[in-house]
Amino acid sequence: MSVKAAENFSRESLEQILKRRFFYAPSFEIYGGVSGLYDYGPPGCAFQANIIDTWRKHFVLEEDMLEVDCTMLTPYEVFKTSGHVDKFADWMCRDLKTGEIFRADHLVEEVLESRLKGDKAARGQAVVEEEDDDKKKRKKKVKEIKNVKLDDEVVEEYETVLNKIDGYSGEDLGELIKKYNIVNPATGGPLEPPVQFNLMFETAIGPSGQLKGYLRPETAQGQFLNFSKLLECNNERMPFASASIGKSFRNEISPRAGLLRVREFLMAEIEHFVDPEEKTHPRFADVKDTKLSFLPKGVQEAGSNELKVTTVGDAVATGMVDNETLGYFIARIHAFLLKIGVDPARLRFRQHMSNEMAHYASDCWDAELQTSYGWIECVGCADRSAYDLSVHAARTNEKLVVRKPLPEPVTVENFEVDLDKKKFGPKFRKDAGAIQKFLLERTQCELEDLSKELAANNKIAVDIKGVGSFEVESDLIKIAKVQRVEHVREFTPNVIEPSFGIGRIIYSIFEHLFWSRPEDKDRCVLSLPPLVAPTKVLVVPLSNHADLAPLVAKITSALRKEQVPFKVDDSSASIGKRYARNDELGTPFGITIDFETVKDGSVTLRERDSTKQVRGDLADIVNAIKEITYNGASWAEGTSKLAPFETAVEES
Ligand SMILES: Nc1ncnc2c1ncn2[C@@H]1O[C@H](COP(=O)(O)OP(=O)(O)OP(=O)(O)O)[C@@H](O)[C@H]1O
Repeated sequence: MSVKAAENFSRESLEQILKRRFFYAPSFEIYGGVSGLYDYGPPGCAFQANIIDTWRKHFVLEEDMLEVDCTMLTPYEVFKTSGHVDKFADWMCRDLKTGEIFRADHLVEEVLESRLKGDKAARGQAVVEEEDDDKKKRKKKVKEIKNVKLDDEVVEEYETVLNKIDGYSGEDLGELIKKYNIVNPATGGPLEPPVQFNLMFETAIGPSGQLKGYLRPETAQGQFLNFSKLLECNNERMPFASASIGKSFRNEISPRAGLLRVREFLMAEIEHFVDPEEKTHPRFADVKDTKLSFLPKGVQEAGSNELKVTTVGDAVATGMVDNETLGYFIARIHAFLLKIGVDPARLRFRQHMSNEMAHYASDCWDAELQTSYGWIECVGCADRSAYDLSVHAARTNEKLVVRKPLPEPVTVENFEVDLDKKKFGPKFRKDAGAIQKFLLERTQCELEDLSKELAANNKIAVDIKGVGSFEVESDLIKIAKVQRVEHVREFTPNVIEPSFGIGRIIYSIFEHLFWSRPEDKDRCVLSLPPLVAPTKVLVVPLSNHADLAPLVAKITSALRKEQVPFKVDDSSASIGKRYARNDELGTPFGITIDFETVKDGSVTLRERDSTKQVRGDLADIVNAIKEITYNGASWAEGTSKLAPFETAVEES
């Protein structure tokens, strides 16, 4: 299908159509709406369901993943352990006078971008100013946007800051705000230094209010907590992946840009559990020649955004991408995004910079899609190492490990602790359990030190935070090196996590596939791929003549039988108008019923993008639709046995 998007793209007309056709709309609109909350209407719902269906087939089915559906309500302890309670936060700054709150990195970004635009205008260069509803409202009040020419060095400095914007800490942002004299853009008033704001929605579970909980901000934790059961489902075999699709919640400081930053959204996440010593992937050879656009961290840290176009094989071989499994998923994400309509020229994989990446992660790449709002992270793909399973195991004392038989038994020598438990109880009473636990959890290095201390003093000193200080004498404890023959290796798997935000992908696809016909700019088309288009066929009787009605029933029953989603438009509007309405809805095919149909049962099939038509028997037409929609045939392949049809019916 030909796509003429981008060149003459107008966000305003796209947004109008998405609203008019009810792809999605603000929730609680008649109550005034709530920022960052959206409802999907019928075409939006069907589009989302088709994307999810494709995701399941592309990942869960193709890779034998184990899908789980875990609760959104999560107790405090889980997110305390995962680090979300302490660290899942963004930086915000407040205007004390007006009470307005800004997300610090977004504010710096917006102000510097607007100054750069002002500079361009002052230099007489063209500036593209897209208008969305949010922006129009804000712009009325904003004093910041002035056409002021900047020094060349300042322009360069601003561009460097913008390229590194995702990597700044709160302190860095505070300094940038001071350095560039950034104030409340609407009032010119000063701002407080940035402070952290936790993005999780807090709640209480149960009537007592005692059990504190959160609405999950990602689906991942449920998958980690069920690790042992999933490993058992997989017959204890590694590697394997779990997957989950469900709503997540984030109390974003400033929701904006429609579906791109919302407070409740659908995520599809994969946790691929892998042996840390074996991050190769058995199917890497299938994807190694895929050419992708990479934006490596070194390039960004040098203040540039120049892409490196190379194969996934090369990216892994040179160490740019940390390992084969991560490379494999990057290529599979790419294939999935293309399948559902993403424009490959507007997709890049951006590596997290060192100061942006979580401390435990060993590598992280975001699939970013270019939109009129800039490059947007739509899929994160991180190697999270053994972090999640390790912290949950430590907190719960559950062993979240894999036991792998060794090809040859090996002899290992380790320090071991031998406690005389009968004497421990009477000696330490209520503290006995805590002291035993403390001693049994020591690392090999710590045990070596303790064995030396025991040999020298005939006792060891034990300090346990929150419990007390104790002395354990040598009649209660022995620490010595012991040799054992091991037949299995026990390890905590590493996790590679591709994490998809479905709403962001949906909106970006709309932008990538929206265009207007050159002969009439008001005739807009959404070139959604047939596989994911909400409705596949529009059935259009040429007129309301009574002879055509039974044929509509016959055709719709044939489509229903074949489970091809369709809509009938038997309104009195012209054929051209009816097709135009459905071009906006992204419906790829139209079946026209005319008076020839009454005579010989033949119908015409119209293709949305080219408006080409073919004619044939109903059964052949339905077959062509199915081949193109579900089996990946092109229009030419799918309709090769049908006769081309020159229509006298006006398109416009
Ligand atoms: N507020 C949001 N609205 C819509 N989608 C979101 C939102 N936050 C995250 N996502 C989606 O979930 C995916 C995985 O979440 P992740 O935690 O990696 O995002 P993030 O790095 O916090 O995103 P950002 O930096 O843009 O806030 C993202 O790639 C994105 O598609």
